[in-house]
Amino acid sequence: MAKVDAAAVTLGVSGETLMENAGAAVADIAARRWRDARRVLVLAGPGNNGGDGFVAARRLLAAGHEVRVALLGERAALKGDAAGAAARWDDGVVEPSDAPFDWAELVIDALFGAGLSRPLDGPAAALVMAANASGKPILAVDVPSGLDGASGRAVGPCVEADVTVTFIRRKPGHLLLPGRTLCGEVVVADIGQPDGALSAAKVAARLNRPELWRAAFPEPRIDGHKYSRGHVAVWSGPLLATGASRLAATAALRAGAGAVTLVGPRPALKIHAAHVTAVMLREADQKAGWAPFLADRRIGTWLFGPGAGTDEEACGILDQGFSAGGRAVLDADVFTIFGGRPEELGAAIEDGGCEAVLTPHEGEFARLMGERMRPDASKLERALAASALIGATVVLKGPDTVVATPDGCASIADNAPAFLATAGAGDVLAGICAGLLAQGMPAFEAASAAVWLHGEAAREAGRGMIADDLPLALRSVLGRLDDGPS
Ligand SMILES: NC(=O)C1=CN([C@@H]2O[C@H](COP(=O)(O)OP(=O)(O)OC[C@H]3O[C@@H](n4cnc5c(N)ncnc54)[C@H](O)[C@@H]3O)[C@@H](O)[C@H]2O)[C@@H](O)CC1
Ligand SMILES: [K+]
Repeated sequence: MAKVDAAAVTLGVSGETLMENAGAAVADIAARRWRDARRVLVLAGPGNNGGDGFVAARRLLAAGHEVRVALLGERAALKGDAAGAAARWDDGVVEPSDAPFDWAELVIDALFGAGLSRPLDGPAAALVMAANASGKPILAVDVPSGLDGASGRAVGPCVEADVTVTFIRRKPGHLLLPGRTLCGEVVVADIGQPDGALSAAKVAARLNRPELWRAAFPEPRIDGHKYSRGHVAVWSGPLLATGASRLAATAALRAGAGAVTLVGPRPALKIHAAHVTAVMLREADQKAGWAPFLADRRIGTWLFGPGAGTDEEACGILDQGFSAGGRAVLDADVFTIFGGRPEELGAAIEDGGCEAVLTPHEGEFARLMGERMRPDASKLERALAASALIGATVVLKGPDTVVATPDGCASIADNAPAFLATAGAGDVLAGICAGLLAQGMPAFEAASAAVWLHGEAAREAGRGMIADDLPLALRSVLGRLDDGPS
């Protein structure tokens, strides 16, 4: 954002104007969201975030509110645009220790924004803790103070906001946990930045919404047939572990793959046969495994991992997948098989000429990556680093699922309900992803769409849902996708 701000200035919009617009947006949202709040306490910090606070204070006062400003640091020490904004605040300021929380009906947190450079301590930490303890509604400017907007981390004390007003675009920290829960509702305000200013910055990640991938979403063609809509082969778990692969296979079919086949040993197929109808079954020869089946040229996509096991036989089947090439979704037991050996997983994918999507949750990710990640790396950075290292699209699952590609594209999802964290849900996600890949959707778009659809299907199924409910719930989600803007 510093680059965008600098570009805006070069393009003729001054920092002062940007700050005035930022403060105005804060004042406007404060007045609209808390109509009955007459007494507003602004907590202003030593940088430009504090400058936004002074602008908001002046505007709220002019609109008839009673306003007090508690300033962290010396008024004379303010610099640049913040000094200018403070100079246009005609009233005095109070010491942080005298901040009148009891008096206030609304607290505006303008202590620290993008310039936070270390965990809060001393008077800043005390002020943040007092704000949280006050029980008063808090409107945060840009990010709740104490939150790192790039990572979503709060190492020290952090404001717990009800609403956060940020400028121009969301930052990763508004979406990644715990940041998302500390922000409350996030409102994005334009501050009059010129059009060209945004191109000064590299986009770190995009919010996972249909707009991101809708144009690449497969549309069934009237002259198509089931094989032109893609055929997914799913490796079945053994006799007593068939559920996971069956969930994945069913989900792949619901996601629109033309055909899905569960491949595995006969005893396991007998269990599947009692459950599935549209999903096909194919026995894997004890010696030849599923290699002959994958060699069938109509099978472009295979899925391995859910319930697969980690024994020698499972490893052999996985190797056969790599050798077959094509598009692969790798989940669950793959991350145990390649635990601590991500480079070897990358080599296997590359040697096979596969295009792979990996779908680990945090535990599986840690198992796979071993000690390779910087301990302070954000979830976004970790997913991107793993993706680049392995040469595959990585779906790092959780309430803030990140999809990352080796060339640096990323999406962050925020639509999964808490109750989606349930047994088997991950298998369904892997299946949806395979179903979309089989239809030719590019990996980043397919993975991002799968994550979003999965979250929406859970919302659709509602509380009390189990993984078995998700594939069916996809029907209405997909139906709505057809109605919405493309
Ligand atoms: N032109 C711009 O750059 C614009 C910036 N805007 C606002 O400016 C903010 C960024 O301003 P700044 O870059 O000045 O940064 P901040 O205002 O977030 O904070 C920087 C100040 O805090 C101090 N500081 C950092 N971490 C600290 C800690 N842990 N304990 C104590 N002091 C600490 C720094 O020494 C510096 O004085 C944005 O978040 C946004 O609110 C908006 O006004 C829009 C325009
Ligand atoms: K803030």
